[in-house]
Amino acid sequence: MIFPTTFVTVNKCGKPILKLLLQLASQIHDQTRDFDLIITRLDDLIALATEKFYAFPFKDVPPCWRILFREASMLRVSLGPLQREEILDEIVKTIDMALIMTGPPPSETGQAEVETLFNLLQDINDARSEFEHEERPIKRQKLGEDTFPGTTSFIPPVSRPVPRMAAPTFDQFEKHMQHPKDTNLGPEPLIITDTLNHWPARNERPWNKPSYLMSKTIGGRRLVPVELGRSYVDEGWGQKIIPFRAFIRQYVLRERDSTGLATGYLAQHDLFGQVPSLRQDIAVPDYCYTNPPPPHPSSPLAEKHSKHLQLDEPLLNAWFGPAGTISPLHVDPYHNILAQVVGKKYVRLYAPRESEKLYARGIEDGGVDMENTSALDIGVLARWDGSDAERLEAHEMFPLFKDAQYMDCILNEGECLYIPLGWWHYVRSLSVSFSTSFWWN
Ligand SMILES: O=C(O)CCC(=O)C(=O)O
Ligand SMILES: [Fe+2]
Repeated sequence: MIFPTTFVTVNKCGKPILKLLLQLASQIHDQTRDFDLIITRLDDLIALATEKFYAFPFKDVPPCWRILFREASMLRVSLGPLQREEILDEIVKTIDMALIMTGPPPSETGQAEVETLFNLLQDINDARSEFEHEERPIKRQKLGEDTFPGTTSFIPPVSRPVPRMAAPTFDQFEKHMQHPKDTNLGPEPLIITDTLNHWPARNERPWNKPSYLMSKTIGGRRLVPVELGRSYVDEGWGQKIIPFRAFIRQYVLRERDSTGLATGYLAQHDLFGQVPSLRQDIAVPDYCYTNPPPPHPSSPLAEKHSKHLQLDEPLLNAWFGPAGTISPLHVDPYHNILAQVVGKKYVRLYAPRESEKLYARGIEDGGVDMENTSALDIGVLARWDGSDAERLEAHEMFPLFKDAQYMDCILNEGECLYIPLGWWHYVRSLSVSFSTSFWWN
């Protein structure tokens, strides 16, 4: 079904395009339709919309082309017989591409339709796996028992540890935020232990098993956006959208044929909006419903934050990747509970009042706003990465950095880190790692 708001938007692509879309939509249920011709025409529309994704920076792609892409893709999948393997691949790919490029359908009915369709595809996949299970029991059993390798990479020393507290109550946590030790500093970071023990993701729905994650993503067919390269500020950094199965095999498990591949990181992605069954494996910590104090005045994002970006509900993101992923030093306009579900990470944190010494990037070539990201490479400055020459050069370029005070920690599996709004953070995974962040304000 096509909604009236869709007409209005798609009309901006041009009347003939809207007319063609409506014609195709009406022919779908017509028994005498020319199946191949409808498919060809829908593919034409999808190709036309796809061109626009390359013609503009992603955020500037006009809504009419995004909506055209989504509607044509949805019609395209509603035509397919769902039983054949390659068709299953193709359908999942088409809808996921539309979801990732254009966001979830705007109406609740639209969202419910997409969810029903994915549930159906999941059932078809599960029925097939059952059959394969009878055919090839050994292989399946082996996969089911595997967990991600526990190997860790180099572990940076911790010099100014973030304090730990075991499962504080809501009131204790609110007190930590509202009444900091140093009132000039505002709330400080805190590691919260023992609150994730009952999450299904750490028990009967284990995120540390590749086979479990595959089973929830239609056999690993669901598409995910992956950041490629050491860190998003490095040259040659890029992004691609690939099936979850390929991401796990090539970038997380680094199975054969993966040598030479860059580090891949499924970073800051609303995986739980996209795959609701994974959302059921976790819970928003109660701490995200406490009332935070107003932002610290020296926070670069304080002003921005107080005017815009008010959230009604916590914002969830998935961060999943191998050892060695790096999120460069940056600051977010939210308070954050970063929950470590699988593996461990090193995190270094700088208070808002250190901002002057951290060299925010500002607006870069091409108008990209990098105000929330530091020009510093903590790995190089701390001697963990790069050469001595690079480190000396960095210290020369950023002379104030040596006086910046920080806190740091190893965030272990099952722990949460509270990152107060305005605190700069650098995050480095030390093993295969799956974290979820909960941003709120
Ligand atoms: O875990 C990471 O790599 C970065 C997490 C982060 O920056 C955040 O949750 O705001
Ligand atoms: Fe962040």
